[in-house]
Amino acid sequence: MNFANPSGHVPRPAIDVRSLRVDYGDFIAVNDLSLSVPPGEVFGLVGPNGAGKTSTFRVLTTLMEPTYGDVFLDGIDIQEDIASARRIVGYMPDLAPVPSDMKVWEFLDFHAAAYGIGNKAQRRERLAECLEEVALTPQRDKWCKELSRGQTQRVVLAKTLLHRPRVLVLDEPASGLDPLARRDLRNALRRLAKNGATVFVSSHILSELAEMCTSICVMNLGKLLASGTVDEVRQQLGNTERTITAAVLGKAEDAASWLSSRHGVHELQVVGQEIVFGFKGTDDDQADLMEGLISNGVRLRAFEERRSSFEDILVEVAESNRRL
Ligand SMILES: Nc1ncnc2c1ncn2[C@@H]1O[C@H](COP(=O)(O)OP(=O)(O)OP(=O)(O)O)[C@@H](O)[C@H]1O
Repeated sequence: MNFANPSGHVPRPAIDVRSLRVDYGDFIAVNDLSLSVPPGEVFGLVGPNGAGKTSTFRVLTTLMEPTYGDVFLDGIDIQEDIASARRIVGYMPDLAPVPSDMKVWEFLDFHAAAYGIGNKAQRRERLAECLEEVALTPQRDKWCKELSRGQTQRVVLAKTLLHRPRVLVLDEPASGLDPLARRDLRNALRRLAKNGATVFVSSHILSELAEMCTSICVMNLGKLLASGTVDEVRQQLGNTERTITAAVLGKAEDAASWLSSRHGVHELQVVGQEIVFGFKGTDDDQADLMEGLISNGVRLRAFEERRSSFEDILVEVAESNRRL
C-alpha cells in the first residue's frame, strides 16, 4: 500500500519487502512476499498458526537471512547495512520473558546500558520517557514478578523503545491480554505511530488487529493473500456474499418477484412484509438493487445486510488453502 499525502507526494516506505522467501530445508515458510508500509502506520499482519509471520519478522529484524528477496527499512537495505538496520528497528518477540528478580527500572536500565545509552543520568531520563510512552510510570519501582500480563508486555515494549527505533516489529503483542490491557497497548502503539514510528504487529486473531491497526495484510501458508484496510481486505478475499432483509410497506410479493429475477439474488423467502434473501455482488450491485426496488414503486421501509464475520472468512480461506 502506498498512500499519497495531501501534497501528492508518496513518502518513502518505512518497510519495503520485495519478493521475500524463507526456506527451512525443503520447506517454504514464506513464499514471494512483497509489501510496502508507509511511515507512521500501525500495520497488522494476520494469519493462522504456521502462516509465516514470525519467519517474516525474524528476517525484518535481521535475526535471520532470507533465502531470496530484499528488505528495506527506511530505505536501508538490511542485508547491505545490517548495523544501520539494527539501529532503526525494535523487535518484541512473542512471549518475551522478563526476569522476576529485577525491578522494572533495573530491567530497563540493564538494557539501556547494553544499548550503550549514555551515562547513568541519561539512561534514567530515557527510561522515564519510555515508561511514560507505555503509560507505566507508576510501576517503575515494582518487581517485574509483580506485574500483570498486560503490564509485562508494556515493560517489554518500553525496553524495545529504548534505542528510539523508527520501525517497531511486534510479534503477537496482544496475545492473552484482556480487553482493558489490549486498550492500553493499542493506545501506546497509536501514540508511538503519531510520534513518527512505524509499527508492524502480528496476530492470529483479526479482531485484535482490526482495533489497533490502520491497515492490515493477511498471510496463510507463507503467502500474502490480501492487504489494505479491513474493508479492502474483505473485498480482496472475495467476501461478496451477504444476507439481506428488505422490509416493505404494502404487498411484499410484487417486490419479491422483481427481486428474484435479479442477478446475484438467491434463496429468497417472504416472511410477512419482510423479504429475506442471499445476495452475491459488489457494494455497487447492492446499491443498484436498492435503487431498482424504489424506482419500481416499492415502498422500502428498511434494508439491512448481514455478512459473515471476518474471522469466519479467514477460517474459510485458511481451510480452502489447506485443501489445495
Ligand atoms: N526453524 C525452523 N525449522 C523448520 N521449520 C520451521 C522453523 N521455524 C518455523 N518453521 C515452520 O515454518 C512455518 C512458518 O512458521 P512461523 O513461525 O513463521 O509461522 P507463524 O505464522 O509465526 O506461526 P505461529 O502463529 O504459530 O507463531 C511453520 O510451518 C513452521 O513449522
